[in-house]
Amino acid sequence: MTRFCDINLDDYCLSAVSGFLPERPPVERLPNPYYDLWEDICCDLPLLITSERLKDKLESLPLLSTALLNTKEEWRRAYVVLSFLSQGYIWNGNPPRRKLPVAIAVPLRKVSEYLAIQPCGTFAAYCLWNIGYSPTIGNPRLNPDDFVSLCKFTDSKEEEWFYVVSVAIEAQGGRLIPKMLDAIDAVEENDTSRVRSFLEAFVACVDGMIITLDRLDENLSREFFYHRLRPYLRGSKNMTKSGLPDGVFYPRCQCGGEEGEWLAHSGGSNAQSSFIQLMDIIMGIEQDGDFIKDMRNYMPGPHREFLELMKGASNLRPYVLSLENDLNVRRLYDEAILRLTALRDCHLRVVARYILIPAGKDLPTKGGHMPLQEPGRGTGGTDMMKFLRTTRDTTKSACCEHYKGSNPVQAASIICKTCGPRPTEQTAHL
Ligand code: HEM
Ligand SMILES: N[C@@H](CC(=O)c1ccccc1NC=O)C(=O)O
Repeated sequence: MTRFCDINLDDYCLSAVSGFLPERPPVERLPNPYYDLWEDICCDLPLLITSERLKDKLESLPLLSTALLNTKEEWRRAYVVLSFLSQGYIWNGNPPRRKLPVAIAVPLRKVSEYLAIQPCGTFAAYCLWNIGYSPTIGNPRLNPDDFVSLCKFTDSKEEEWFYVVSVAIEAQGGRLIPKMLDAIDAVEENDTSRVRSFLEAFVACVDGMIITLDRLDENLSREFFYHRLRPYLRGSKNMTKSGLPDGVFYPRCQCGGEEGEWLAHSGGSNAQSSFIQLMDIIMGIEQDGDFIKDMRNYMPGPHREFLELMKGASNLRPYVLSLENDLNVRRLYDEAILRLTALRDCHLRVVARYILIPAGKDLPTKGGHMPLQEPGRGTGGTDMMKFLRTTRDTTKSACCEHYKGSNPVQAASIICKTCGPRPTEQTAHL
């Protein structure tokens, strides 16, 4: 019988220490000077964007080969750089630019094919592979301050904070992966004490994630997020009203003709975080609809394969349901489910604060961007509040017992600035 804890995580580009984040620090600059042309533009991206000179720079860029990329880390770095340049090129114009320069489109598609990921701005491009590890801080790196972001659209600490908060959440989750694998084995072996210890670790992990999510406002204002950064995170799918009715054209040759493809992609989103989807899979929560599944196509190929493997292996929920008389395990499982519900509840409030409130104010858009004409849509393209409420409610309904009217945040007794104070009667009703 396969023991899941014996899986070689490396086969899935995963680490027992950092999860879906790379264990070794990402390449901060492609070492071969041949790629200086890309790197120099990326380094100057904030200035080229504010001075509106990015277009000319990229349209006169020669087409470089990907043949001189060596390690996996170099391919990832190339992907990050080209994703930022493509997003900058498209959205640093009003209306947005509908055709990518060949010198971006061709290598971006090559590196994306190599990494089995979509050729656009993704969670991997902005977060997973766009981080620097401070050499003074060893593993585990779990706080936003333990990371820096490498590429940025603006010269602002606020943009960096937006990325590193997600990265820290991902890092905290990563450490749970070996325990998740052990829990699958523990269920096979009917070892309830190991199952309980996994569920306790899960609860503690999600508590930490909520506290970190709640730190977004330490260094990120809603005006900056909504008006300065978010326009560059947009996708090209269902964006007719924002000026991209057919998506974006990726030319295949320098002839300037019609050879190439129109491609439409969802924008970057944390829905593309493999760890968050993994939590649902391990807990046996089935999110409805195609969006979450489609987001797997925006993850790096090996991570997507790992999720598929875990989907086939997920056994915790039927096991807990079968333990009809083991109230200890059942309540602990429910506590874990309610923590995940609380995470999604806090996230809903983040979305209200960073999108709904600024969208409601009639502020002039800085930088002359075309306003998003559908303020209710996320960069991923969802009808966001409806979608996010559904994922939260589906999570909560996975509880074994019924908690009538209980507020998941209170049930989870989280100290959360957005969601209110810690209740006095912690989890007494569970
Ligand atoms: C300013 C910060 C953030 C905003 C405005 C925001 C907004 C959104 C929106 C609008 C969606 C809907 C999908 C789409 O159409 O794009 C979404 C999805 C999602 N976001 Fe965020 N998000 C933020 C930060 C985060 C962070 C730090 C996390 C990390 C836990 C996160 C986790 C998720 C998840 C997991 C989903 C998928 C839905 C689900 O699984 O429930 N978001 N986000
Ligand atoms: N879906 C979000 C954006 C978002 O969540 C996101 C976009 C790019 C990289 C990371 C993201 N998520 C959280 O850090 C929005 O609609 O603004």
